[in-house]
Amino acid sequence: MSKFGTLVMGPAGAGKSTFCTGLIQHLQNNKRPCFYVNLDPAAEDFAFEPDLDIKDLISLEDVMEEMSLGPNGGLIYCFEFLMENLDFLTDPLEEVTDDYLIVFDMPGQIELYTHVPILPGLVKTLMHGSLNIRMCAAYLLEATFVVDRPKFFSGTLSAMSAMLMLEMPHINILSKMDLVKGQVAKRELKRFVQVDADLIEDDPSRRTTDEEDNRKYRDPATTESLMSGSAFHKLNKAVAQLIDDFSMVSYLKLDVQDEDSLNAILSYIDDAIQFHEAQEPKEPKEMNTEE
Ligand SMILES: Nc1nc2c(ncn2[C@@H]2O[C@H](COP(=O)(O)OP(=O)(O)OP(=O)(O)O)[C@@H](O)[C@H]2O)c(=O)[nH]1
Repeated sequence: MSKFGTLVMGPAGAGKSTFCTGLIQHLQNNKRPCFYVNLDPAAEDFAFEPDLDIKDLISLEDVMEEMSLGPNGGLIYCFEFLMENLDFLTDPLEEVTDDYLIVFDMPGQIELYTHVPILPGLVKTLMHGSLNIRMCAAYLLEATFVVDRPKFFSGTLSAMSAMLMLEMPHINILSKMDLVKGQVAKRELKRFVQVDADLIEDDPSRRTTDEEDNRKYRDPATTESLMSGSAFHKLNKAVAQLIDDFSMVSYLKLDVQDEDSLNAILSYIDDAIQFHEAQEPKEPKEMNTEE
């Protein structure tokens, strides 16, 4: 048997800690043991005290003060420090038995999921080192993003960026579903859950027509011509179409107050982990060298 874990990621304020709290409560209600790891060196006020807290190793506040770094530079420093002191993480995790789900609560700085190469190293340690934890990423995006369609697609690209960077089983989650109100919004949501490229095309908030855009784009005299030109709309459309064509991203809906929603997400996490386990390459057979 292997250990199991989920890495809870997403932009700042997406609801990661609230989801971790809901998930832990749900696991407790169902008598499933859980090991809660906080990897956000700036996090405070936990509903459940973490079993392991990066702040016992290093805190963002201290780093910013002592190293005169800003919040983003400070966070990178904290993770580099963690990578140099991996025993802090790996020793307690070695002790966790196979029946536990290990929940990793991650920071919200988006660069961690897009281009800073620290997380892939961390994931490698967790999944492929002696710990051999079977992992699933849970990437949260706020459901309220759906009111701004380019923002939604841009958030979706950040989810894809995490998928590309981490190369691990991955589920995407629309959080804060309780904030999506009204029948129309709920009906529309289907097109975001199974990402539909036409959302960009029939965006009601688009103020200019293509014709107006084209005129502006051809006029080199204004910055606006570049910022709102149809070239950008075409780019948005092409990116949305790419996501749609390859069915690369779909979302699960999360309402932390709703046990069924938590249960469904937990099932997906379990399935993703097991699917990954089933896909693991087998040990290569010994070659017959006699022939
Ligand atoms: N209405 C509503 N609010 C939520 C929900 N989840 C989180 N929030 C609120 O959103 C804010 C951010 O939630 P957190 O859980 O701290 O988000 P986070 O992603 O951990 O934030 P960072 O660690 O700062 O990146 C808080 O004010 C929460 O109360 C939800 O499902 N519904």
